[in-house]
Amino acid sequence: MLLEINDLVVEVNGKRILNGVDLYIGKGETHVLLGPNGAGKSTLFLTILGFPEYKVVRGEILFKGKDITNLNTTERAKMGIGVAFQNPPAIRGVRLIDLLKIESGCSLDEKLDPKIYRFATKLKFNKDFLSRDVNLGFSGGEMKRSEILQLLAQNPEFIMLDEPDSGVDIENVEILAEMINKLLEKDKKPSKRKKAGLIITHLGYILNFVKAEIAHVLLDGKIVCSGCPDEILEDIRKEGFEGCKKCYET
Ligand SMILES: Nc1ncnc2c1ncn2[C@@H]1O[C@H](COP(=O)(O)OP(=O)(O)OP(=O)(O)O)[C@@H](O)[C@H]1O
Repeated sequence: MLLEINDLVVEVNGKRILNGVDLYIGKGETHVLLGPNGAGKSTLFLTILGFPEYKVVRGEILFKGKDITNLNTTERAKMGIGVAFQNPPAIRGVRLIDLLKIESGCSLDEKLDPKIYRFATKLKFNKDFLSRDVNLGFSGGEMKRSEILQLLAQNPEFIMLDEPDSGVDIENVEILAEMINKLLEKDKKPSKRKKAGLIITHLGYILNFVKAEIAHVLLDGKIVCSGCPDEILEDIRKEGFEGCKKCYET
């Protein structure tokens, strides 16, 4: 198992947000996290990343068999956990190219790996763009592509994507999806893949391009249903999350 979460209870500012989450993700798997606004999806991501304001009051998170519940975010990132944020912050004074160098493990006076330049070109970024401050004045689509480029530079084993397709036009979704498939090693046979992913999506559009094996529905901080993404999405489209709630309660 690459990621194992047992009975995770999390509070933010004294408010309970996650209420006993169990989640198991093996190498080669891509999982989807569905749930209404405010269910706790981003909270789960930020807790897996180890953001200090997300207090684990019960349960544990294991990554590659090691208990990481008390590790800080840098240690977790070094172990191979990466994320593309829904709304990443602008970082004035830090150029994207320098962040990419750090994320790919080289020093600022070294040249950026030509492979990362090739990924940047694929994602429609030129050298001038890479010299801009991170996310400062980036369009919504540029921000999403920049997040994926940073993940390609970091090359993590476990990849979390928070709504990678929201606000992205069709042409750019296809480019993003191609790079996400690369990150998740979808070109390899499942048994040969070393990576895994967890994708938050509201409408499931990205799943037309990035195949996922399992979807989970998070309601009020608890996973209430897991199964085939297409089937679960179809039910949600028909009956909304109210349908999930009723199904769970009966
Ligand atoms: N730092 C914080 N301080 C206070 N409340 C917070 C904080 N972070 C999250 N919350 C609350 O936790 C709840 C879950 O938020 P979260 O962002 O995890 O939901 P979500 O499922 O990702 O929602 P969405 O689909 O709208 O992005 C919300 O009620 C939110 O206001």
